[in-house]
Amino acid sequence: MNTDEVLGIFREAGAVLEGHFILTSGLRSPVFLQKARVFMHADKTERLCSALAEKIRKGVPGRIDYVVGPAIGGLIPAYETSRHLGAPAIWVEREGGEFRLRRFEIARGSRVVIVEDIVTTGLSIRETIDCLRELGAEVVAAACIIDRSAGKTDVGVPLIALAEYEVPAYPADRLPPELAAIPAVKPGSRNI
Ligand SMILES: O=P(O)(O)OC[C@H]1O[C@H](OP(=O)(O)OP(=O)(O)O)[C@H](O)[C@@H]1O
Ligand SMILES: O=C(O)c1cc(=O)[nH]c(=O)[nH]1
Ligand SMILES: [Mg+2]
Repeated sequence: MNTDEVLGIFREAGAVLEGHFILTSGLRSPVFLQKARVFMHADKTERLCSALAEKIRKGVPGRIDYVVGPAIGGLIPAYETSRHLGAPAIWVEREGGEFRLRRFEIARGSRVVIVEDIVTTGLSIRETIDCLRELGAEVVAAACIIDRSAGKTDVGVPLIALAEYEVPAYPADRLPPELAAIPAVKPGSRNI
């Protein structure tokens, strides 16, 4: 599946929003990919995640013990991708602001692949890697449906993106005037 097909699915679902958005990194953007509007459709989610699983299989030699989704956005794509990889899906969720594997135990040395929805700065993936490494897991790769950095983000492990789509994002104190003129909204769950 190529980038146009992935973006086509997002557009068809009404998931490409325009306005003034506060991203999880604190950056501001005129575009927000509201993945929940895609993941509400099982058929669209299956098409995306089966293609992502195929890309992961090609890029990750050897065993995958767990697929890990960072909640909330990573929950559904990690679950659906895990189905196609034949490995169980677990998740990290925030407790006091930090990602933790609250509901599961994994053996040290477990080989895990992180599956995210969207990557902008890679901050959420790096936080997930820190949490998993503290538990002794080996993060063999990270994957996402759309990489908004278009390959510029370095998360310290191979990042397998189903699509790369570069979208502008600005520090809050360096907004272009057209963005500053629109009230900002924060759709994600960090700090809630
Ligand atoms: O690469 P980054 O700069 O970390 O941005 C991408 C992250 O932002 C979103 O999560 P968010 O924290 O907004 O909450 P959500 O998962 O509940 O949507 C998205 O699900 C990714 O996890
Ligand atoms: O960077 C983010 O927080 C982000 C961007 C985006 O387009 N979609 C999303 O869910 N999060
Ligand atoms: Mg998220």
